[in-house]
Amino acid sequence: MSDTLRVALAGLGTVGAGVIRVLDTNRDLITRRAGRPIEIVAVSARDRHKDRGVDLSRFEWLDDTAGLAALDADVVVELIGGSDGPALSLARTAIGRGKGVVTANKAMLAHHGLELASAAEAAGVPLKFEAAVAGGIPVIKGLREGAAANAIDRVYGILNGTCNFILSKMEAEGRDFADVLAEAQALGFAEADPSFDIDGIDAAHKLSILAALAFGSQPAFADVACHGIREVLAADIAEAAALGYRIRLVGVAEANGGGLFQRVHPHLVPLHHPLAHVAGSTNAVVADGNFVGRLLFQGAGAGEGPTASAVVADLIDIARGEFGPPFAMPAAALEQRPAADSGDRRGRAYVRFTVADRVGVLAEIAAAMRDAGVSIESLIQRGANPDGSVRVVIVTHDGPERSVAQALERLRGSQSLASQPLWMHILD
Ligand SMILES: NC(=O)C1=CN([C@@H]2O[C@H](COP(=O)(O)OP(=O)(O)OC[C@H]3O[C@@H](n4cnc5c(N)ncnc54)[C@H](O)[C@@H]3O)[C@@H](O)[C@H]2O)C=CC1
Ligand SMILES: N[C@@H](CC=O)C(=O)O
Ligand code: NA
Repeated sequence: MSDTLRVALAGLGTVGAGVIRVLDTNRDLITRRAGRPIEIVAVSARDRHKDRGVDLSRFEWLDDTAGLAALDADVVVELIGGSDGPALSLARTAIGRGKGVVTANKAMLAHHGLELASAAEAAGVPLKFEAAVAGGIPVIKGLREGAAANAIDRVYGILNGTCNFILSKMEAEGRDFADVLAEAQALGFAEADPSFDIDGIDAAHKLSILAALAFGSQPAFADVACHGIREVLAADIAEAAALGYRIRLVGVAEANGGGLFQRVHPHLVPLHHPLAHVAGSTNAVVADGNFVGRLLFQGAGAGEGPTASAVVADLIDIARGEFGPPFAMPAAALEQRPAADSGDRRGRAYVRFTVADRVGVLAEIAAAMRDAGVSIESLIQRGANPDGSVRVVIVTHDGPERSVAQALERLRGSQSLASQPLWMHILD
């Protein structure tokens, strides 16, 4: 082990610049904890001349990010983003050349985590990604190390800071979706393409990584059923509040027999549940272990400082020589599990319809529910919207999800519906 851990850094945006600031600010403490200095030796990004508020003159600059893998460095830190392209080729090449990789790139890990983990294990180098899930919260470490003795049957939580920021601002200030999204982007939470956040894809990337760690399964992003928050209206937030709930985008992964159920969806969270009180860009993850019981990890899920803190924590582990199989067990031991059918799950549901204000509409909805065997707990009809349509909210009793799906399928295309119904699950 050389005296200094030499780091090549790709990407100098929110997180990359943050890593330089963390290493500069806490240099002495980090050196003592790591047992040796951690030094950035070279950096690369798109724009050499952009002011990032950090002094880059002390580092070698490479215009071509790919060149970082060829330098005399121990670790490449990939903070470019994107599931494929330059991020993936840099990670592959760095591992191929015997260098460790630290990344915050959940998209790359969700799509290529198995391949990269296998390659890193074969090369005997670290692949670490604490920043990729729930930013600064040590949830990867928590599941991979702290909970390693436990069988986990469910892991779930709030995994996207941008969506949580938007939902909690809409809730507190009654503001519009688009207005709040712009604020989240300005704060550096949002992905380069914010549709990854608001359509639930970013949370799905993270959920697939958590599921792999929790269940010893291969990351299976394609099996995550994913629905974001675009259709959630301020009116739904108010309706949920009146019923005693808050709306949160929740990712849930559950072992189901030999299969694995994974879903990201807006949920109604009861006020007594800790997730209902997670506001702003905060994330929270709950894992149920068979010996440790319920674990709750909560903290800043996005933004410069928290995310950079997680990247540097990985570097400190590497400097100490502490690393093992990236997904907690050898990649070859990770099981390939079939996706479990959501229709087999039970639960309560909130379904909001926007309907034409005319005779027989309520009867049509109620008949579709009755015929599919859905038991209705409450039905609320609100007065006419400015366009003359009416909002109808149904809360169901506990029952199979298949039945709600059948009722909505039966109503599909009905002239009575002014738009697609919004179905949200109620977290138990
Ligand atoms: N911003 C956040 O709160 C969090 C971000 N992440 C992840 O961290 C990674 C970086 O995110 P941010 O710093 O927010 O992104 P950013 O957009 O602020 O910065 C990206 C950096 O990569 C550089 N870059 C992009 N494409 C490049 C290319 N083809 N060649 C060379 N350089 C290139 C850009 O010049 C920029 O310096 C992403 O994978 C993101 O998903 C993870 C957790 C939280
Ligand atoms: N865009 C992400 C950033 C962190 O992973 C989010 O909003 O959570
Ligand atoms: Na984390």
